[in-house]
Amino acid sequence: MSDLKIAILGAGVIGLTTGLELQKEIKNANISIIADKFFKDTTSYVAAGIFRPGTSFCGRTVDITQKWITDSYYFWDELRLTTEAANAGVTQVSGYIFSSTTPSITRNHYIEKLVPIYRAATEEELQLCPGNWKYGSFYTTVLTECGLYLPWAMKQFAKYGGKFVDRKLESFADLSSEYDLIINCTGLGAKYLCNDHKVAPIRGQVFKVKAPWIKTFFYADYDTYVIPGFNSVTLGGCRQYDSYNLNVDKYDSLSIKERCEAFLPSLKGAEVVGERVGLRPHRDPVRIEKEIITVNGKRMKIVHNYGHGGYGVTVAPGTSIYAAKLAKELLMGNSKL
Ligand SMILES: Cc1cc2nc3c(=O)[nH]c(=O)nc-3n(C[C@H](O)[C@H](O)[C@H](O)COP(=O)(O)OP(=O)(O)OC[C@H]3O[C@@H](n4cnc5c(N)ncnc54)[C@H](O)[C@@H]3O)c2cc1C
Repeated sequence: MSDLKIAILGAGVIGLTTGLELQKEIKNANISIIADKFFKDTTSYVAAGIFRPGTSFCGRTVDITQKWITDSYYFWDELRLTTEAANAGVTQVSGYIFSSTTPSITRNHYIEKLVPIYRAATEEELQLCPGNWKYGSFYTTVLTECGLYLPWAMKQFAKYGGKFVDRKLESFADLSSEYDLIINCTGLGAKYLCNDHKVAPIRGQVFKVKAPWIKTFFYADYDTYVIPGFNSVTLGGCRQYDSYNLNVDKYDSLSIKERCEAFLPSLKGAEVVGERVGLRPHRDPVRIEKEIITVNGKRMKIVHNYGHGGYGVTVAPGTSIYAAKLAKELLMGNSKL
């Protein structure tokens, strides 16, 4: 080990994936992940984990955004083909997106040439579920279940010498003299840590049910979705901008249940194994960039990697690869590297 010290702030899917990428990019550094919430207490744990970048997701340019998405897809798909896939919670899934009103639902310029199958739904397929479905697409993609991926990534990070610190930071000044570089993967926490008013929560709520007969994912109008995972099926959902409510809302529960069961009647009576709420850390554009700040007369090197909104699991690898490269650039010239 060199005496180069790096802190990654955040232990959600972004912080952990950045940790793994940084271990590949910068050998022999002392890397710690510092966070006040781990595993089940993170937003990442709530995600259904489907690889589906929204067409509104964006970085600074279309080209860089497409690169992050492409790198991410290959990262997940390659992991899926290893013997670690089940431990890491990565699998392949296929399914439908239907809409009664929105023709553009059939296209997703980010992934239609990336995933193995992406096509318009046939007339017959539009009749699969009750409802007046006029438009739709069918595609095959990957799914990463964070209930499995987060502990797997923590174990991998520790295996290669990474350390974890349970600590809440009030400001970057808390760390100023301890680390050569900080990577900020604090999601919604960046709103306060960076005083960044572009960051806002988009609240989501889901059911987890036992319904092993559901093998295909479905999306429909009003943020309705049914997504089979490893141990349960996720039923959603909602997108409530600027809501900080982390409690299960009974009216959301009723609405989600009614919409999902109307869409897929076979879900009626499925055993409910949990209800979860998460605040998607939205920022337009997502912030992945270098910054050097001065704190108490000392220069601090920071790479920001936050604001992935509803697509953090999807793009965690690509954005983390990019953040790790920026970290290396910032450390160029550091004699400890
Ligand atoms: C209902 C729902 C469904 C979703 N489904 C999908 C999906 O299917 N596909 C997809 O790609 N995405 C999905 N998402 C989005 C995804 O969950 C997020 O984009 C992702 O979890 C963001 O990860 P993160 O690591 O940035 O944030 P988090 O998981 O919230 O982690 C933030 C970390 O930063 C730490 N932190 C913050 N502030 C501080 C501080 N001051 N001091 C110390 N530590 C701090 C926290 O403790 C935590 O460890 C969904 C989200 C929700 C809510």
